[in-house]
Amino acid sequence: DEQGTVATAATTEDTEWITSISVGTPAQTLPMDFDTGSSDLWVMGASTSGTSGHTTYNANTSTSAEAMSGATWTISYGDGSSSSGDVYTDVVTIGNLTVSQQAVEVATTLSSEFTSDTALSGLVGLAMSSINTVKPTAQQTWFDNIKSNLASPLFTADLKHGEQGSYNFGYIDSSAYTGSIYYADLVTSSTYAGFWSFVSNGYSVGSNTTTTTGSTAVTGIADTGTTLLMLPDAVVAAYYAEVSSAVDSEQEGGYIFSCDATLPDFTFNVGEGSITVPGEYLNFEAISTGSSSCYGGLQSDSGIGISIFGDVALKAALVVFDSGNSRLGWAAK
Ligand SMILES: O=C(CNCCc1c[nH]c2ccccc12)Nc1scc(-c2ccccc2)c1C(=O)NCc1ccccc1
Repeated sequence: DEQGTVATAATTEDTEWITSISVGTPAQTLPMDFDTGSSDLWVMGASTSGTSGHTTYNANTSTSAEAMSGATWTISYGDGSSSSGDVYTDVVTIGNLTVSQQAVEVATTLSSEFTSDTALSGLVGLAMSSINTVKPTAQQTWFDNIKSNLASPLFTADLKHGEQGSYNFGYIDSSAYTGSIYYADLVTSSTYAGFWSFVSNGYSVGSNTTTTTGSTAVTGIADTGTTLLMLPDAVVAAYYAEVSSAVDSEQEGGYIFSCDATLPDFTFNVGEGSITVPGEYLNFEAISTGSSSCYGGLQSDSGIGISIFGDVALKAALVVFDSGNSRLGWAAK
């Protein structure tokens, strides 16, 4: 009945959280982005072009690495980034928890979003194994491989605004949240199959003074790999209606506003409760260095087809990814 915890640290502007894992024998330590919005564990390879400045994985120096002959993978994301390559199995330890034959997907091609992001060596996919991209045989995520050894078949994400957070496996740290954990069952419809998906049946904008509430039901995913909170147009418009300087900028590809604007909180319902994202989390960053216009942390999901509760929302909560009960839990902290 194992349990494990691993620290995670935010990069500048809370764009991503980096967590170290160990791969191979002897252990190679790799800074990775834990991603509950995808299901491939992939790493930059020592011989991959464009990886100068990155820590990379070298299967040739790991005595426990084995090539998975004939296996390949390829993945692309909504920002146009992509990666692809071949597959090994090797020992992967996260926290103090070890999977001995984890599929480790080694990138041989990488788009510029990744070659330019020297903070990370790859991603640890923590969504469902059903959307793993390895062919001819989809591979299990690290969590699915370790799950049966855990005290409870769940993990939690505790991302924090501009400071170190943590991922826990197999247990819920009762000191990591306040009040109750509000649960919502995973959505099983095909669009959301494979993701940590839930329905939020209402929202409100602002704190106790002026609050506008909406009954729009939002079906979205809890996605540590996506930076922003991306919701339906109607919800986003209702939010920025409360920000006098806000405009939906074609040029910037989303809502911008004056950097000195006081932003209202955004509250969304989960199960019997709700989670409030403080207004300050919804000012993502200046549109360019020194600009007095800032880009919103809440943007429209139009064109995606699903809503995404990314890091901007996740860092306001302790989030429980409860595989055993096929549900998602949210608690204030
Ligand atoms: O892929 C993930 C989680 N891994 C991201 C890893 C990653 C992608 N660049 C990275 C760069 C650095 C580190 C990790 C990543 N989530 C999902 S579910 C549906 C979509 C989607 C589908 C179609 C259209 C739009 C979104 C995405 C998506 O593309 N998010 C990223 C994004 C979403 C919007 C805008 C930008 C990025």
